[in-house]
Amino acid sequence: MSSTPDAPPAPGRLWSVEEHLADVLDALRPLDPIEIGLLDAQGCVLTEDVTVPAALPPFDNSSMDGYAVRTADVEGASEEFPAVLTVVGDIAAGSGQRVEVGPGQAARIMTGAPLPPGAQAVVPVEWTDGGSGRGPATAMTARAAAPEGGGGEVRVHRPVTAGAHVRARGSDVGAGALALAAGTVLGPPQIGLLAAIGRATAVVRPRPRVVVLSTGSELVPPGEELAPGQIHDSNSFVLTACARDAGALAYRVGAVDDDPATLRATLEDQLVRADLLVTSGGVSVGAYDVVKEVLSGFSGEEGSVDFRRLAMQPGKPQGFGRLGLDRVPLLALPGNPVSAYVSFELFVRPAIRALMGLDPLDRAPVRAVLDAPVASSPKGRRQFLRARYEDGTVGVVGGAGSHLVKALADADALVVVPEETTALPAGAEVDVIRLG
Ligand SMILES: Nc1nc2c(c(=O)[nH]1)N[C@H]1C(S)=C(S)[C@@H](COP(=O)(O)OP(=O)(O)OC[C@H]3O[C@@H](n4cnc5c(N)ncnc54)[C@H](O)[C@@H]3O)O[C@H]1N2
Ligand code: MOO
Repeated sequence: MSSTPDAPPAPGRLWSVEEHLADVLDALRPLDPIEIGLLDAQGCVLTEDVTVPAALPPFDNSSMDGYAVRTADVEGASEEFPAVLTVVGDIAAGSGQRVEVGPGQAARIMTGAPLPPGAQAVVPVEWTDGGSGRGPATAMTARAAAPEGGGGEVRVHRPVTAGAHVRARGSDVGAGALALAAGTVLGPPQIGLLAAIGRATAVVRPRPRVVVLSTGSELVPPGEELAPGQIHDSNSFVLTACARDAGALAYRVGAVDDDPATLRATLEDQLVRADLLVTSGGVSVGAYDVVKEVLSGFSGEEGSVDFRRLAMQPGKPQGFGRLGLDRVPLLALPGNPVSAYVSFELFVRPAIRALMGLDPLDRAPVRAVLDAPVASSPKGRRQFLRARYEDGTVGVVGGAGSHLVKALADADALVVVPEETTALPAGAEVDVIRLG
């Protein structure tokens, strides 16, 4: 998937996979940025530089449950000769109340609580008697069970140096520093950082709204009984799931009958909520292939869609164009279930990523060794065989038929058989596209 064609293929000639993909991507621009809530921004590209408004952490705080002390008071302390300090209070995380630690004093302090004035370090509770007078403690007693724990005396069994068990203000990141640069993809840690610095929203390229509609009068939604000649609509489900997986906000429209007026009306209805339309079925040469029939007739303000044949199997018949005044891109995929799926992965996934401002091609093929021969592959068409990949070896599952949804569900990869290759021996090295 590397070369970019200068001009579309001559009429009648098969388009290569690269030519079709380049035609689609050339027509797409990333969506305009919007400001959205952090969790809605997950997986999106940030379009602003975000700076840190206030230091993180915002104050010196304890990294351990223990006692805030003055280092001079615990110098030389040991279990045999503990430093005995007067406990002047409790400091819980979140408490704004500040006790001051004077000479000979300690404050019981919890992880995350602000270091009190006067103290220079924290002694973990395990290095003290926890105020019990009975040797090393393993934990503090819960405040509810022993409210007196914030008073009395504590025996400290080890010395600490200044700053021990203290997380200094700004030690994570300083005020004014760059938190995240424009162009960053917001994964969970980046969303966490934005929240930590107090940002509730981010300016990002939004997820494209992708409307998926399948076509075919034979289609019945899953859950309903089949009459003779009918089948369940699986494409609208797999394509909607694929669109979500690629990062889109996907809307599944139920199957549309093979009726030109219905299809036209449905497309017009759906245009208003779509950044990208995906259809399945109705693009080959049959008498009821209404997607091709209706969309081939579009012109002027309606937009236009070009139908072409690709040098690939499955996925030969494809349509691409733009609809309506807003020129919403539309990819018309073939109806055979495997063809629709493979076409999505090769063309629609990159299109969604391009609209999000992401690198369109995130799945560079890996090289793998075939575990068994491929007996035949159509000359002049790049074949994508369903397969399972493990540790550099790949095995084809099921046949080449583009109706084989069980084998597709068993697969986790596609073996790429080049256009001019008509058979491959076991042990041959092939390109593999890993799925999921
Ligand atoms: N004479 C020719 N016939 C066909 C050619 C050709 O070149 N000459 N190409 C074949 C190829 S390759 C493909 S791929 C298909 C594409 O056909 P369409 O895009 O027009 O798809 P349909 O005819 O609507 O459906 C094909 C097949 O898939 C089933 N289907 C459709 N939609 C769904 C769905 N949502 N869920 C499950 N299954 C679906 C449909 O029932 C058909 O069996 O054309 C070949 N024919
Ligand atoms: O090319 Mo069709 O997409 O083989 O089944």
